[in-house]
Order: sequence, then structure tokens, then C-alpha cells
Amino acid sequence: MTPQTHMANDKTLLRMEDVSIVFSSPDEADIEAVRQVDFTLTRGKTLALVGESGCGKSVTARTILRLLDKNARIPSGRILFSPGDGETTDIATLKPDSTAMRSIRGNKISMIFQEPMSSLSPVHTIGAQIDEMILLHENLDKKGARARTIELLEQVGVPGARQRADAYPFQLSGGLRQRAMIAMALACKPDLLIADEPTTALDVTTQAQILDLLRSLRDEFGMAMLFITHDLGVVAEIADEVAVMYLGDVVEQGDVFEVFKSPQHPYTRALMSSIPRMTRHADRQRLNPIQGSVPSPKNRPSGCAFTTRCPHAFEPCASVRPGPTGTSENHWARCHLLTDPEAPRVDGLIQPQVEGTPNAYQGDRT
Ligand SMILES: Nc1ncnc2c1ncn2[C@@H]1O[C@H](COP(=O)(O)OP(=O)(O)OP(=O)(O)O)[C@@H](O)[C@H]1O
Repeated sequence: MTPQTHMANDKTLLRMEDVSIVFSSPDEADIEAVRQVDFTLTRGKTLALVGESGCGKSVTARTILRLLDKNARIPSGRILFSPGDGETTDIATLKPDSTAMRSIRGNKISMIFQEPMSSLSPVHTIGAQIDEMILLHENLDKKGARARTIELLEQVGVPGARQRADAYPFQLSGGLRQRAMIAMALACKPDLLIADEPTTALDVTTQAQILDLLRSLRDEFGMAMLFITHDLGVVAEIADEVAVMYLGDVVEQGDVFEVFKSPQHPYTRALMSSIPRMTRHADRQRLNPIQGSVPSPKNRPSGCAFTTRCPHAFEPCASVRPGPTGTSENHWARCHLLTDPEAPRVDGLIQPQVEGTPNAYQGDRT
């Protein structure tokens, strides 16, 4: 699989095709925060965007809702949204405050955040807020809307939903507030739920419960889900597919089992070796944090974005941007190690054939 081989099928809900996002500023050069991102969101499936802070995950997600700051533009690419009414809309061409975009936002696509108070009003009860959302989207009277609100609160696991509907957000625990926000996001029966680090601020038990809940709601509602996280453990829990982002580039993407079993990009491998494992022997517990920090997009190397921190960087890496290379049907990465016969040999990578090493996957090579 490479970005170019994504095929639309009847379960395809949204296709990001080569989308770049640029921020301008009056006294500095433009910043290309996201470069040629390309992925497909499928009904009933979850794609996780993972990477360190500042790599472009939130900007990518907010672009889908056209919720970017005013100095942002999309100089290239298409965001093709096919909600099943026979129409496909290129969201990249819509004005952020147009009627068409407003009818997609909060209607066909909902978003939940790390901090529920960014969606919930502190001065209204959660029931009143969910009622209002339902009244906007369904042909119900106030009594019918309240019945539906209670049903939704029950569905997201709020105990004593009838009484809790009359609570203000500050009267609920962090986990319950998160559930109330999820209920509100689901009130419009969205085709796509975008979740931006929704469990980061929660304790591990509540985090596990919310991940479980999101997974079962996705199945029940048949939604597609785009899940943003910096935590590979969460990716393993929730995602079917993962896209690893570094400095605005997707550097590796594929089926979550394949990427975890056989990561091919040095950045993905570095991320994986920097997470703690229960099985690590006590005296070998040392983790391997990634050296250095993510450079600013203003100082992005002209070649591979990861060059400055890559332990295997060689001659073309600083100057030539690697193309996507398929390493199996459902997995690709952007790395010269996978295509250059002169590249240093690295254990576990699917590199071009030299004597005694496996060949790179030939199906899709670009
Ligand atoms: N309005 C803006 N003007 C200029 N640059 C911006 C603007 N908004 C975002 N950026 C830049 O875009 C890049 C990507 O930011 P983004 O918030 O998407 O990162 P992220 O991966 O979601 O990080 P985090 O996990 O911290 O939220 C960053 O370098 C950020 O500084």
C-alpha cells in the first residue's frame, strides 16, 4: 500500500488526498505545518494519528472541520467527504463559515477533546446542552428531546442518567464529564467522530473505560473514527490503522498489527522503544528516549524530516525527501533505507535485496 493506492469503496467515508496546510505570518516566511497527508477513513474503523507534540496531528484533524486559525490555508490536496447521500464534497474547497461547512460540522462530523469544558458550557446543565443539540438535529419536542438525552447518557454509561442530566459540568467527575461530552458529540448521529487526545487527562482506569466505550459506540453507530494521540499504548487499544506523523509528514502508515509487529521507519521504531514494557527485565529497564527534539517546521530539512535525529541517516537523507514505499499490502513508510541498495543494513527492515537479506516488498514500490 502507498498513499496513491488508496481505493474508494462503499465503506469509504473520507479521503484526504495529498493535503498540505500552510500558516502565513505578516513578518515571517510561510510555515508548512502539514505536507501531503494522504489517508482514508472507513465506516466502522478507527485510524489513529500518532506522533510527538507539534507534529501536525491536531492541525490535520481540525482541517477536516475547517476549524483552523485565520492565517491557515490549504494550498494543495482534496478532502473528499462521502456521507452516503450519493454526493461527494471536497471540504478543502468550502469556506470555513459557509452554510455547507456548517451543516457538515456538528452534524455529520463531531469532535471531542482532551478537555470537556472546551465543548460544555459551565453555566448550563448537561441535560439542557444535549437537549439543545438534539432539538437542532431531530424533529422532536422538548419532552422527546429529554427522553433521547437520557437514553444517550445511559448509552455512554452515566449512572443515574435521569438525575445527572440536571447536573452542571462542575458537579461531575472528569470521567463523567468526558462521557457527557461524548453523548453531546453523538447527539447528531455523526458519520465521523474525531477524538483529539480524549483520554490524556484521565487516570488509567477511566481511560480504559472511555476507550472501551468509544470502541463499542463506533461499532453501534457504524461511524468512522479519527483518533489523535501521542500514546502508542492507546493506539494498540483503539485503532485498526495507524499513521505516524513527524514534523508535518506521515512517515509510516498501515494496519496497526503490521506496523507494531514490523515498524519500518526509524522514527516509529524510536517511538516504540521509548515506551515502557511490563516484560522488560528489572535490571534492563532503561528506556531509550529519542535524542533531541522535533525541530520547528521553519527549519525542516529539505530531505527526510527525521534526518537530524535519525541514527541511520546516510547520504541522500538530508537533501532528498523519500517517497512512500510499500512494505506489504497494508503498510508503507517514507525512508531511503527501504529503497537505496547502498543504505546501511538495519535489523528488521525490509530493505532492497543484497545477499542474505530479504527483499523489499515489490507489489507497490514507488
Ligand atoms: N495559527 C498558527 N500559526 C502558525 N503555526 C501554527 C498555527 N497553528 C499551529 N501551528 C503549527 O503547526 C504545527 C503543528 O501543530 P499541531 O497542534 O497540529 O501539533 P500536534 O501534533 O497536534 O501537537 P500536540 O500534541 O501538542 O497538540 C506546530 O508547529 C504549530 O506551531
